[in-house]
Formats: sequence, C-alpha cells, structure tokens
Amino acid sequence: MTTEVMDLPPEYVSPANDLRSDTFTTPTPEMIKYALSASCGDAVYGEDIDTARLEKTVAKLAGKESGLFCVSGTLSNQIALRCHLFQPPYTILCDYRAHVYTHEAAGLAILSQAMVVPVIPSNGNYMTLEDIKSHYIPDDGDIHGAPTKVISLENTLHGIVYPLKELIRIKGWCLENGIKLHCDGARIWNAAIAADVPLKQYGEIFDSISICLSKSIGAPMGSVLVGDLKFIKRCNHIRKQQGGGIRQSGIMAKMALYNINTDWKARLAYSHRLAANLAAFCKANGIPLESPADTNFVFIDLRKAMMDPDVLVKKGLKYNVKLMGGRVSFHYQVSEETLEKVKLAILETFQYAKEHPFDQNGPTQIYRSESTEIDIHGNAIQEIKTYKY
Ligand SMILES: Cc1ncc(COP(=O)(O)O)c(C=O)c1O
Ligand SMILES: C[C@@H](O)[C@H](N)C(=O)O
Repeated sequence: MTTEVMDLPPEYVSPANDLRSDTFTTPTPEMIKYALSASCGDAVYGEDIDTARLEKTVAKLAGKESGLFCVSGTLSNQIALRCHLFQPPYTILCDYRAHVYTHEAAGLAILSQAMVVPVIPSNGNYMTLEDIKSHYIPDDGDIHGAPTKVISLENTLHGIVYPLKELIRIKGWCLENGIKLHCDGARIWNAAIAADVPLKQYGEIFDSISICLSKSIGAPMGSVLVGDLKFIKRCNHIRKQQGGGIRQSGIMAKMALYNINTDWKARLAYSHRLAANLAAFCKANGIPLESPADTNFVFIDLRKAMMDPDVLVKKGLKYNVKLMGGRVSFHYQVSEETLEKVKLAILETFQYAKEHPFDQNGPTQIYRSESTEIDIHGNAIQEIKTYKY
C-alpha cells in the first residue's frame, strides 16, 4: 500500500511541530503571492532578473563581488571547494563533523578528487588555529604528501557560533600559507545575529561562502555561493557541468528575496529564543547537552544520558512533535506550544533511560529513517502511531 503524503493528517505535514531540521520551513502565502510577479527569464543565459537580483543582493550583504544561485547547499559547497582546487594531489581540511565531509555523499572525493583531513577540535566545539596547524599538510615538496589547499569551516557548526577572533587568526595564517578559506554558511544568518557580526565581516574573512536560503531564511530551496567575480565565473562553469544550471528560477529567487527583504533577524531571533529556553530546561533537569545552544539547535547528549533516540522520536510523536534524534532544531515556524511539548517528550525519555539505559555503540546519525512518517516506499509507518513508550 502506498500512502500519499497528502493522506497524512495535517499535523504530520505542518512545520509548526517539526523539530527535525530548519530545512522544514515552508513557503508562506505572502511568499507565494510575491512570487507571482517573478521574472521568467532563462537564468542559464543570465536573463532572469529576479535570479540576478537575488545573487547581487546576497553577494552585497556578504561584501563579495558576485553570487551564484545553486539548487542546494550541497551543490554550492561542492562547487566552491572544487573551484579552489587545481591539480591533485591535495587535501581539504575540515571539522570531523562538517557537512561537506559527513553529509555530502563523498562529493569531495568524487568531484574534487580530494583527500579530507577531518579534525577533532581540541576544545570539543570548534577548530582553533593550533588544531589546524597540527593537522594540515604543508606544500613543502615532500613527495609523500598531499598539500592542504583549502580549509572548509562551518559557521554555525552544531549550532555553535565560530568566535570571530579565531576566524581572523585562521584567515591570517591561511594568507601566509597560500591556503583558501571556504565557509559552509548553511546557518551563517544565525551566526550573524547571535554574534552580532555583519555578514560583510564574514565576507572579508572567507574567500567563498555558501549562504543557504532553505534553512532558517525559509526559502523553499537553494543557496547563493558568493566570492570574487573570477571565482564565481569558474563556479558557474562547474555548476553547469554538474547539471546545476537552472532555467526559470525567478519564482524561487523571488520567494527567497521576500524573506531576505522582510525581518529575517526577528524570525531567527525567535528560533534562538526557543532553543535557549529548551537548553535552560535541559540544564535545570540535569539533561546533558553535546554543545552550547548558541543559536537554533539544541543537541542533547544522548550517549551521556544513555537515552535511546528511537524512544525520543516516539515520545515526540506521543506529543505530536517530530524529532529525528538528539538534535532539536528550531525555526521561525515552530510554535511555542511545540516547545512545551518537546520538553515533556525529552524529560520522559530521560526518566525512561534511568530504568532502561541505552548504550548507543553505533554512529551518531542525524538522519534517522524511523523518524519519518512514511518509509522509503511511501508506506506510512503504522507502528509510530502505536508507540509503546
Ligand atoms: C551545515 C549544512 N551544510 C550544508 C547543507 C546542505 O544543504 P542542502 O540540504 O540544501 O543540500 C546542510 C543541510 O541542509 C547543512 O546542515
Ligand atoms: C543533515 C543535513 O543534511 C541537513 N542539512 C539538516 O541539517 O537537517
């Protein structure tokens, strides 16, 4: 039996109770209405006005010469890193939790033919210059080596805001050593308001930034990759090679522009407030967190708490809240009611773990197919409705 998503009850398809990711933000009627006046040129020929407007708007916000609208953050990251690289052998250095390394299907190996140096930060939260210096591979002519040619940082990573001073230190060292610096800015908007740093200041530090539109900004899709003009022209070439050329993308660009041109800071600040509230609740109840809740994510330390992620997912559904595991992701469309309900689900799971400790010895995964309402065959997962916890 295949179950159309449309058959699922409304509460299953609303963003208001969806804490799995900020990618679940949905277009509002205002965005859709605004998009009705979108341009309809062929963007591959550079003839779509609203796509060009979006690219210029985001590039200007970041203080960069040019921007390129990509269908996804994955594509914009992969294109950027590929275009910073020229002749293998080389390596890309990043945090061991970086999306470009863990969630982009080995694109760095396939598209860029790059080796990756994944670094565990010595402070547990973000790589320092000292971490980088002790892991990078110098371009010193040693025929055993694959020199590090680009460093990819994520801001925020795990919801953690990268300290500006550290970014500036890393940038200075990269300039001295001829290493490019890319930012996976899927949540750079969140970092900007949490750290009160203008996007333009991040633009001065990074050679390229992949600025996602489909997360907290709330656009239906995509990212804008920003950098200098020559670099973005090269990225446009590789984007086309990867099948990423978009024709009439004005409608999508217009929806993104609507949210960028309205009060995105207030919307993100709301999500950060909810996350901070949940983090304080966890602290007050002795529930450990993996990392500081600087922005819109709360990462519960399931391993430390011996909490079973499947129990948490099903407790969530008991209170009509969607979770994927220990990461609780807030966005501007999440309701205050959902915040109160997820507290109940987390507390009950924490208490359940005291009697039924769960020793998770496998990998910690963000994506958990059990947490969706329909399986890969499109069949509703009935047992979720008959949870036993
Ligand atoms: C940190 C980070 N970078 C990049 C991406 C990729 O974005 P997309 O899903 O649009 O490919 C994501 C997830 O969406 C992400 O969480
Ligand atoms: C997991 C990752 O691919 C996705 N970007 C998310 O944050 O939900």
